[in-house]
Amino acid sequence: MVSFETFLQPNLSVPKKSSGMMGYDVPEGVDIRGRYDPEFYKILTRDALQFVADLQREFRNHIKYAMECRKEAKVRYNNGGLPGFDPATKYIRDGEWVCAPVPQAVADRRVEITGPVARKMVINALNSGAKIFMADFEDALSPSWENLMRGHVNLRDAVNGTITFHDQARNKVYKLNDQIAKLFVRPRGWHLPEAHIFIDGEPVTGCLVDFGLYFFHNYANFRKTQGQGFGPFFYLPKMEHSREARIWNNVFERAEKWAGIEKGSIRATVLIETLPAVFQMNEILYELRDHSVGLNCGRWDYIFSYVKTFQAHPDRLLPDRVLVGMGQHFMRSYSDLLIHTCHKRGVHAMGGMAAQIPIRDDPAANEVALELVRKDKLREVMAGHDGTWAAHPGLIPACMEVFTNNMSNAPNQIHSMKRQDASVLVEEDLLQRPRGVRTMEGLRLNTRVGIQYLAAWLTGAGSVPLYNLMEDAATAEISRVQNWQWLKYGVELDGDGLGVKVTMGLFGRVVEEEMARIEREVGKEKFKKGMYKEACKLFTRQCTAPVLDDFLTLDAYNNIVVHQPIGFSRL
Ligand SMILES: CC(=O)SCCNC(=O)CCNC(=O)[C@H](O)C(C)(C)COP(=O)(O)OP(=O)(O)OC[C@H]1O[C@@H](n2cnc3c(N)ncnc32)[C@H](O)[C@@H]1OP(=O)(O)O
Ligand SMILES: O=CC(=O)O
Ligand SMILES: [Mg+2]
Repeated sequence: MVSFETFLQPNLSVPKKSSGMMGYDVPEGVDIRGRYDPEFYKILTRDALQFVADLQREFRNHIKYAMECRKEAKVRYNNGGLPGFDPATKYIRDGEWVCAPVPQAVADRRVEITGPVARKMVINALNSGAKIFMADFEDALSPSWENLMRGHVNLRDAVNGTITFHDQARNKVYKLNDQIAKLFVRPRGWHLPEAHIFIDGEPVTGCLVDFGLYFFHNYANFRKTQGQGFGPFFYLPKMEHSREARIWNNVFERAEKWAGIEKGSIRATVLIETLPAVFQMNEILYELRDHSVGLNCGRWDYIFSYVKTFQAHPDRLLPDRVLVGMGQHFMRSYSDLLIHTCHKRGVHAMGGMAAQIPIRDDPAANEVALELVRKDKLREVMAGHDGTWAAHPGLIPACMEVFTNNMSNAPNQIHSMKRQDASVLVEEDLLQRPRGVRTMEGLRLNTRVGIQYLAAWLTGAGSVPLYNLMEDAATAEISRVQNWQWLKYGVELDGDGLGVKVTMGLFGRVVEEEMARIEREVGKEKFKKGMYKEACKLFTRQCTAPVLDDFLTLDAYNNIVVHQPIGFSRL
């Protein structure tokens, strides 16, 4: 029987090219519901789709199980439990194993630029002078069908070396320099579906599409031109447990076998950006020991995860977002233990992202921002990190200088900075409550940043400059969950000295006033044309939900799914 939903969302995939109709040539059980485009057709080939479908079929139950385990862990934390080291895997933490040697091609990772997979950004990032470019399908990308598919076209052309871009307005042509950064690709997290591709009647797992299509089209060229026989290289986000790393390891082995390349060719750096994962760093490296090139301090998602993990612990509320920096004991402990763990296992310990970006129209403010970045990078290199992230090409020289001047001409500090002192860090260090005050301005800033970020995301921009800082999905999550937490527990804004409590009434007024401020700041015309009202509705709903949503972007995703020829999918 044909369901009403099917009637609303016609399945447009045309299985046979020979039918003469325009459509994708899909293998059995695969259904493309995204727009047809001749360029996308070259990415969504029958063989590439078969490769993705095989991955989905082999791993979907493992992924579902891992997501169920996340839910179980959440129930434990919500019942008062704390994350901690697992006694069952003590033998891994205490063992004397190391990861496979780091390939020469990625030994030096002093500065890595990150950015979405938009065409001009890809060229600029590869030309930026950074050692690595992390091309992002995750925090920095709004995963619309257009963004994703164009992203794959862009990466294919980048790996081929043929990528160009003509900026018509400025009559400027972009192309690759002779010397370019090495490419890493960050697929989405395990939790996100890709609703434009169905396999056996279900939306496929988003990260298997991101990984699968990129690997399928690029592994051979990449290994020849960039990886010196290794690769492709990946960043893996938002994992909570080593069982999730084991799935990635199995995906890599499956892909290597399919391609007929040696086990250990693919390499990946895992972001430690959830609180539960900090207790699993050895275990994660162990699972990926043939494929690892280190761990990275994904500080923004980590802060988000601290709130999420402790959503039912009113004794662990965050102070203002701007006060939760790397100087907080729990954050410093996380970075120190990550460095110790990585270097003990012979791989890179990467630093994270300072949110400052260049401020073009105010040289004094620009210098202050640059100084903050330098300070953050100095802390990282002195602590023992082997490299760091930059959000903008304008920050690369400063970051490079700090790392180069403090690493004694070596490509990394893996063997020189063991940080044995960090081996004594215990659970209390990693969970210590952040210190600081809560203010009305903190509540206001969360609200206007959260709404403006979502408004951009809904119109296709996954990373944006707001108030001279880089904002992306991870930083916006902090704004959302912090508002939710303050509302849920009716916290007192103790930094203002007025004893004001956060209530629904207060929040409602703040939302109205901040919307008015946004309108003044962006101008009436842009405000009317933009998605600010929709963003406000979504953000407000999430901040006031009785039960905290796991991810801002899961809910928001329903608004950017466009099935052909019309209509929206609701998952
Ligand atoms: C928490 C995390 O996950 S962090 C990692 C994910 N987040 C990111 O990757 C954010 C990356 N950064 C960005 O997206 C951008 O820098 C933004 C949105 C913050 C600011 O971008 P813009 O407003 O375009 O910056 P601005 O106007 O100063 O850009 C100047 C030039 O630098 C380029 N540029 C800026 N950032 C980048 C970047 N990350 N990569 C490549 N090029 C960049 C712009 O394309 C522009 O190029 P052009 O002069 O040829 O036109
Ligand atoms: O992905 C990085 C983060 O800080 O989050
Ligand atoms: Mg992140």
